[in-house]
Amino acid sequence: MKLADPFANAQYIIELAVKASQEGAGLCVFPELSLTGYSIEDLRLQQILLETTVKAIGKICDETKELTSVLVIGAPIIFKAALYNCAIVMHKGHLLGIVPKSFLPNYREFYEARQFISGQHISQEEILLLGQRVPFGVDLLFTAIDYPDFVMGVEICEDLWVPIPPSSHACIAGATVIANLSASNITIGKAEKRTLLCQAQSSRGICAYLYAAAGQGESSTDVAWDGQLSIIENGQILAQSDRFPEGQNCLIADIDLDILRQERLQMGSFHQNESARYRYRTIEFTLKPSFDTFGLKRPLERFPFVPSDAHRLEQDCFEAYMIQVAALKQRIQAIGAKKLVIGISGGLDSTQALLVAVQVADELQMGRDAILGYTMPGFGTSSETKQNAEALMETLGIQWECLDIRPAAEQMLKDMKHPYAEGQAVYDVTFENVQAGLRTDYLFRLANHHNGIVIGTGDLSELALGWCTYGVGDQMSHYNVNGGLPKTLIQHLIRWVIQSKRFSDEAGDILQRILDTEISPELIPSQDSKTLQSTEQKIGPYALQDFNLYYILRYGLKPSKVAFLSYSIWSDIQQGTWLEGFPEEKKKAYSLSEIRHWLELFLKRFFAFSQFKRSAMPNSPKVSAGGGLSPRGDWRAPSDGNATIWVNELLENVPEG
Ligand SMILES: Nc1ncnc2c1ncn2[C@@H]1O[C@H](COP(=O)(O)OP(=O)(O)OC[C@H]2O[C@@H]([n+]3cccc(C(=O)O)c3)[C@H](O)[C@@H]2O)[C@@H](O)[C@H]1O
Ligand SMILES: Nc1ncnc2c1ncn2[C@@H]1O[C@H](COP(=O)(O)OP(=O)(O)OP(=O)(O)O)[C@@H](O)[C@H]1O
Ligand SMILES: NC(=O)CC[C@H](N)C(=O)O
Repeated sequence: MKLADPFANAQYIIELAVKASQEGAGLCVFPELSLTGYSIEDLRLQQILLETTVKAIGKICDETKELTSVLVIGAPIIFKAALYNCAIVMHKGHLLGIVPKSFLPNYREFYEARQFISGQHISQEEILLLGQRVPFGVDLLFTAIDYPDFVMGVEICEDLWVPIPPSSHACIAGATVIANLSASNITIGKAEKRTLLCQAQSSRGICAYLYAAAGQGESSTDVAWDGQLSIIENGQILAQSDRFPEGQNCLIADIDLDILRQERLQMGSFHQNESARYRYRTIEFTLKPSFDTFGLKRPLERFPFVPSDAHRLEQDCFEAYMIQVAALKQRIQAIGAKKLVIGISGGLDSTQALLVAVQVADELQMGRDAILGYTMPGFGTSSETKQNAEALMETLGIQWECLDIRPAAEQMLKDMKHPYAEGQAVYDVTFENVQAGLRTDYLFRLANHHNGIVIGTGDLSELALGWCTYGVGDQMSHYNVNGGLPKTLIQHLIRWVIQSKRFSDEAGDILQRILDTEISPELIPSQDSKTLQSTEQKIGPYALQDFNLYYILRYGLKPSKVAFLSYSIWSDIQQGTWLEGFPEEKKKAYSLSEIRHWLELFLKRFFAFSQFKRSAMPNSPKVSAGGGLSPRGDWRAPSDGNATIWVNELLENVPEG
């Protein structure tokens, strides 16, 4: 940027606009007064500067006719003999509208009211500029008719710093994207405050917030500039530039307008917050991009329920664990239960439930012998999981027993005249559910017997897929501590418990062995003490199924979009960031056909099959902002639904491979 030299700045703007357009940008936002420089003070009132500025706007229009991007640049503009600090919105050579700044800083190092007039009351006006009649005012929204979710509002620097920024009204009126042209000199700590404001405004407005602050070239007369650029979506930082950069700086990120729309659809209170501030004018344009796709330019989590940022993850793990503990504590205290009864399999879910129960027993000073753990080997139980279960219970100091369910199961199968009882190797769903059912039967009767409650272990991923045995089975309990936790988070929570050394080193070793064991219900007999039944081979990798669950439950996205996002992060092991400490040998990539196949299975199980199991699920605390599946909470749906439109949409729009 060059002070008071509009043509030089027009040239910089054109170069950056071309570059951003080539990278697929649909919108380019430049800093406040980017055509003249912000820090020129009284030079703003010089006639030649103002006339040259208008000509420079004309030059930009002429030289950006072929670009896809909407451009928003800053310039001083005269309207009815008063000077306004404005954002000029242009597209393909046309001036779409001009928005004046509402709130002029005139305190401490700022003196804007010396040259500018506030535009906060200007609406329904037009201005003649470069032979065009251009809408002028703070009542303008810019909508792409070919991308109707792209509705842009504009504000200028200080506008964001007041109690009710103009963008609050714009968002309520429909803006999904807010451009902020800023010239914010830097003082220590200020960058953090700007980010905080942008994050808060984008969260409240459920919008994308594009913040572009002036940098190199602005005057050093008693202040300095850092050129902060931020792209924030509903509170999440999508991209943030280096500060104090050398030369021109450019920041690009994809905004997900689907996610913003879905979020607003869900949050009815957003729409209750009516605003009669302006009668907004909608300026329509056709974006008509000259390109197809440039791939995805936004951060994407492989495990959306498990953040890759180490600090966030630490906090999430602590909160998840404490939510489970707090919920179970409340239930125990309220009903005065004396014992906690749990079936311990040596698998992940019952391990997590046991860790929570131990914490509760400790906090309530019940003594660990208030926890009654039962390991109940059946026909498919491997010696490894049984040993892990027993060792875990022993080292945690709970009261435990081994209760062999095979004689009872054999009796039941015989009474039922099941072919297995006649010596046939028939391992069907009845054979499986007899075992799951008997375990639950024992646990409930033991709870009666010992004045306790049965702690449920089924997790959110299993609830999504209906991967549990209904009623007389692991679907039922007196209180389920895991119903809000997806499998990928449980896996990480156990890793976190090991790392944070909450329990003894010996417990840590056992937990590690449990983590390393293949996930299996172990209901079918194994030939060589090695388990034959792999859950993930049957219902898909939990990594993919939790990804699918997150975008379908939390955002209600279309299957093809979920597949696209999944492919964007899961197709290549090098993409994105893996969780810190994630085992190398478990890092996997999935092909498009695998992603499509497992998503199809997810859709069928989630929409058509499993709701009846959720409709009758026991109480369980919601844990993740990613959503819960309680029929009394986040997810209400018919128990006799079907998956037709979801499956068709997937199969029609996602190629097989
Ligand atoms: N909409 C609906 N409303 C009312 N009832 C409905 C129904 N849809 C099916 N049903 C009935 O429900 C029954 C089927 O459901 P259900 O009895 O639960 O049985 P089902 O879902 O068919 O089988 C349970 C599956 O879960 C697996 N499992 C069980 C336990 C633990 C784990 C684990 O790894 O954690 C896995 C097990 O391997 C098995 O494949 C049938 O009798 C069917 O007729
Ligand atoms: N051998 C077993 N002994 C005691 N309880 C069991 C046994 N097998 C299953 N259960 C009970 O049934 C629940 C569901 O069994 P399942 O094997 O599906 O889960 P898990 O082993 O705890 O965890 P995961 O599903 O992650 O392997 C368990 O959480 C546990 O409470
Ligand atoms: N140009 C402006 O409006 C600057 C004022 C604003 N409070 C800032 O320092 O970022």
